[in-house]
Amino acid sequence: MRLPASLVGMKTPVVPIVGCANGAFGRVAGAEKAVETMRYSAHFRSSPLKHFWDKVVNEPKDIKKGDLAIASLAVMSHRLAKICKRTYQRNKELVVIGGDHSCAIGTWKGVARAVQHEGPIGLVWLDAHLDSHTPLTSRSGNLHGMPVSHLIGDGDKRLSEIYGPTPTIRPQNMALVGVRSFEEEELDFVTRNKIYVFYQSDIEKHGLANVMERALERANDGTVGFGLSIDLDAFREKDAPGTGTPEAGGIIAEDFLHKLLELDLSKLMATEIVEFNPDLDQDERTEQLIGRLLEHIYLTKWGLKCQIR
Ligand SMILES: NC(=[NH2+])NCCC[C@H](N)C(=O)O
Repeated sequence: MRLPASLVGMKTPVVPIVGCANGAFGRVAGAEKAVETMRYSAHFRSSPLKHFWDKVVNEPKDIKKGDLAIASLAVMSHRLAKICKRTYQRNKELVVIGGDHSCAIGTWKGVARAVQHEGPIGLVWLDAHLDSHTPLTSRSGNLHGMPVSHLIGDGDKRLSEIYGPTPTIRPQNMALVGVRSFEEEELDFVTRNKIYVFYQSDIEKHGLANVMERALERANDGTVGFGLSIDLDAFREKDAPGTGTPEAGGIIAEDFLHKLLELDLSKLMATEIVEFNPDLDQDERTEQLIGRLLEHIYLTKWGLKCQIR
């Protein structure tokens, strides 16, 4: 879809949103409702950030756990990647609202493919978890715990090799931020592959601004640009209660919003926000946080901070 006629010629940029309504690859169902909730969110509709909903991808029906789930995720990821590539190429901006975090496989493949002739892309990954299992190491079998490994070209080929060159992201351009829960096999995986991890303890020691700057340095090193993949469970549970796998501690949302304003986001290509489960939200806190995150990110990127409420 092209920009609706009413938006063409407007002075401030408009960000296109792609929805990915998936939840069956996570621990609890419900993240598939995030797209619908955000689409009709009164808060987000009146946001100073101008946006339009471009396309929505749905997960295949009747997904079964285990091997069949890989085949279903491969189908969904391929569709999402294709749409993300096209939306990015047309608009030079992209926001993806998930979905459980398994949608990252498709999102970032699409963005990487859109610029594959210019060079690689980097990725800053905000998350309480390492999400670095492969189907062989995962104890839960939940694919939302495995996107990082597939993005760097490991795991099941049906997922890592969809729609374009592998790896989607080079390990040296990937930085995980806010991690505080993982299993031993995942730690092995990130160590072996030299993926940079900033734990929650690093944030507490060095400060969020310092950690985010270092994460951006890695994502920008020798790349065309970078992406931001935000799992809402990176934040404290009281700031983002509407997520399926909360962990104690976490990033203070206000602190993050504030620090965003100071970052150089000029090379940001796309933002993905995942793991919002509206059934678990309290007082629409998570819903509102999503809107505020996007406002802070894009109005900073475009130098329009004055419009932030
Ligand atoms: N995207 C997420 N919320 N991931 C949580 C993963 C939790 C756990 N490590 C698992 O593999 O099951």
